[in-house]
Amino acid sequence: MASTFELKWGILSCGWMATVFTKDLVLDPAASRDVTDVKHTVVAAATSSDAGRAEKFLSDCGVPSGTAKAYGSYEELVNDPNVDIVYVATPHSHHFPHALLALNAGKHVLCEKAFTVNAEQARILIDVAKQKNLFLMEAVWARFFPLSIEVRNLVASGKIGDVKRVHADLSLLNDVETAFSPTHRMVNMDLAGGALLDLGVYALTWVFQILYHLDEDATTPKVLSHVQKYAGTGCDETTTIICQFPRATGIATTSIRVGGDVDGLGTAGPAMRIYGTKGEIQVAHPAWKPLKYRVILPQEAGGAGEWQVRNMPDGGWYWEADATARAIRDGKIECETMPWKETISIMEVMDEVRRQADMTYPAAIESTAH
Ligand SMILES: NC(=O)C1=CN([C@@H]2O[C@H](COP(=O)(O)OP(=O)(O)OC[C@H]3O[C@@H](n4cnc5c(N)ncnc54)[C@H](OP(=O)(O)O)[C@@H]3O)[C@@H](O)[C@H]2O)C=CC1
Ligand SMILES: O=C1OC[C@@H](O)[C@H](O)[C@H]1O
Repeated sequence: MASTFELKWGILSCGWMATVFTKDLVLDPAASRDVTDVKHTVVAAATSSDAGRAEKFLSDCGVPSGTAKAYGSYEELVNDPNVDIVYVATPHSHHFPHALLALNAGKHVLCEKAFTVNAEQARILIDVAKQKNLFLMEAVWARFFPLSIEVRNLVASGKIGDVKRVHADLSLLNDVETAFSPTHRMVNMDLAGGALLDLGVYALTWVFQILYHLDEDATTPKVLSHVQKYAGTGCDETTTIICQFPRATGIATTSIRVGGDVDGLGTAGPAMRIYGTKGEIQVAHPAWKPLKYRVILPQEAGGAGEWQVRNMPDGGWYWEADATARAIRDGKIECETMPWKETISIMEVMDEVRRQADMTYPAAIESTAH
């Protein structure tokens, strides 16, 4: 029987996202998802300043007592010789310095979305990973779901003909003024807040994982965009992006003010629509974790298919963790499901949207000094 590859994780920061990701890491891969070739061990976690909070985090996440170190600084975490890979789960504004810290300490890195604040920061991280021969990936979990793979395969099979247009939305109904204090990471410009980097990146993911792959020598699409700003902080609130690829058009929309699924029942219809010359694929809201899709063909070719439901127990972040482990096991420093070129291209699109809207983040977080 083939051996199981073990990947030892260090968790950098102990907030909401770090918690749900770590809870997925401690699940038994065989029992939770029938995976036996890789497994994950959480060997350390750190908060920025309080080892006691890291200790509580480990316990809350179900990491067996005494099996992981708790640190009160990120420096200690990245220098722990037992850690193979560092998972970065701080706000977008801090991904660049924290991923760099881990790479410079010789650790592989899985870094939350949005990968960085701007494309130049992404290029620098990738250059460092290449120089040091270390794995580096943007943690876009939505790409790794079985549902996403099925949809990409259906498109590649020609089932809906040549794809000419993709419309993808991730919009969440909020009374922004009361939902988020001005310091909250969703709206705080010091933390690269706003719809674009937090939610828009998912809409762009659906556009890109279909349209960027229609051409072998894909480059960043031309962009036409419009941004409505949140008066409270100046971040983007409702943003529309038209991406012009050589043979197709992507329309990505996002909002933290209006909703794409207002009643939570799907009444609004699918959040993602992939339009081909022979049919359409619809994928249900939310773009970050859709649980069903269907194919619609003309009546004479079969009409509308049943919704294909792909429920995901627990979080579902384990799929990207498994892909990370397999890549590292196989000596790869880049994962083909979330290639560096595509991360940079999506960052370039978001840079261009901000340029067109005259929207910059504070210089301290746009910085590329390293
Ligand atoms: N893939 C997914 O499904 C999701 C991804 N995310 C991504 O995860 C990241 C973190 O999101 P989330 O967990 O909600 O964020 P939190 O607001 O919970 O913050 C995460 C951690 O970042 C550190 N932090 C918080 N505020 C600041 C600050 N002002 N300055 C410096 N560090 C700070 C803290 O680290 P410490 O504990 O060390 O003090 C905190 O625990 C974001 O990039 C987000 O886009 C978020 C939700 C879902
Ligand atoms: O990635 C995310 O998915 C869930 C959202 O609530 C969150 O804001 C975002 O960061």
